[in-house]
Amino acid sequence: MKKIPVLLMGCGGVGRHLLQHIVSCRSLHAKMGVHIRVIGVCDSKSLVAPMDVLKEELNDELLSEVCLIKSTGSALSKLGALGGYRVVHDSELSTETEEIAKLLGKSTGLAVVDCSASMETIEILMKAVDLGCCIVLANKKPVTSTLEHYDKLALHPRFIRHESTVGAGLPVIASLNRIISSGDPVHRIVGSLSVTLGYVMSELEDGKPLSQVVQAAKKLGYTEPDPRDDLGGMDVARKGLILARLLGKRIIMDSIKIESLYPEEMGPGLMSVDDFLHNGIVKLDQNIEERVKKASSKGCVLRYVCVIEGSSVQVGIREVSKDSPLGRLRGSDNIVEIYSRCYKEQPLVIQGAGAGNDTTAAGVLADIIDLQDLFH
Ligand SMILES: NC(=O)C1=CN([C@@H]2O[C@H](COP(=O)(O)OP(=O)(O)OC[C@H]3O[C@@H](n4cnc5c(N)ncnc54)[C@H](OP(=O)(O)O)[C@@H]3O)[C@@H](O)[C@H]2O)C=CC1
Ligand SMILES: N[C@@H](CC=O)C(=O)O
Repeated sequence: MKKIPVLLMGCGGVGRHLLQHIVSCRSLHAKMGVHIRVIGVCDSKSLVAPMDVLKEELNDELLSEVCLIKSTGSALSKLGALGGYRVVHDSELSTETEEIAKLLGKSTGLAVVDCSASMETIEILMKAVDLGCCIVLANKKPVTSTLEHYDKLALHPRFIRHESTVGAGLPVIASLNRIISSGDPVHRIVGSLSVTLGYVMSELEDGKPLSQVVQAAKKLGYTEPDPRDDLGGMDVARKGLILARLLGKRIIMDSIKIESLYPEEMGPGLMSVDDFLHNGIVKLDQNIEERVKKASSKGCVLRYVCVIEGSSVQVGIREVSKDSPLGRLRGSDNIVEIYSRCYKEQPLVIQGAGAGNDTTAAGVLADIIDLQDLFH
């Protein structure tokens, strides 16, 4: 049986679903001759690991307990007394993670899986790469950081998987990589890459207020932990940057033109998430309602679109025909159109659910399984 040791950073909606998928796929994976050995789970403050990461793993009972604890909003450190594991806190967290990566990285292989939404994991990921580990990301921040960070993470392309960073479970990156490696030059990518904004725009068409629709999107698990990451266009810009960098474009976030749906005075430094959701966003209802009506009078709908062409990436609201593929998009679907030499007149189109904890975690799991040939 091929064993894939996994260290999971981040145990929120996506991380918990990942652990649940790992447990529920045990017999499927056994038939495939693979076993995922979870040797560590971290939240923002603690790491839970077996006493001996070389020989032991966190068993399925403990993983279910971890999911239960985290779903109530408690810290990992509140884990009950099932025994057979240790909990490491705060200042020791990164040292211990590095130790684990040293022990397992080059000897048996280790997949360090980032399901956090944090910038702080970048440092650990950099070290993990140096120590021969594989990296799997749902977190977009490490691959949209500086070019220096990106170059290091992407140094061994077979050792990094981040399909879920764009389109969750959709095979956007896999498809793009196949086109790139066949030497087919990609000229243009156009897409609706945000489930939150896709959902918001299609619900606005039905006359619902922005404030109500954003609350619903948050409850459905579509938004980032801070929905302003979605509404400000930053989440789409990150996805655009990831795709552009895959195409070999040496660009940074600052060079992307981003249209925000909220004004600067409602930004994260000036308003808490709760205040924004309960008091700030209602002030935006009227303006967007007027834009929707104006577009409708021309037979159009509003869509938040990402366009990658030449060395430019632009993200913002566009009026598109109701009858176009973008205009027909509903609910939680993303759509990505890739134009290349082979897909010149008719683009390659990838469409389907582009977010949600279940789908995103499924994408992460498929990435982990895809690493199996790199492990003993
Ligand atoms: N939901 C979706 O549809 C999609 C999500 N993604 C990405 O998946 C990631 C996870 O999203 P989601 O699960 O919704 O986020 P959550 O906010 O629900 O969970 C984030 C988790 O990360 C933990 N965390 C924070 N900082 C650190 C750190 N430094 N080290 C380790 N763990 C840390 C948090 O700990 P604590 O519990 O202590 O706060 C929490 O457990 C995000 O980057 C998101 O962009 C990508 C595609 C789709
Ligand atoms: N918040 C994101 C989730 C996936 O990346 C979105 O709305 O698309």
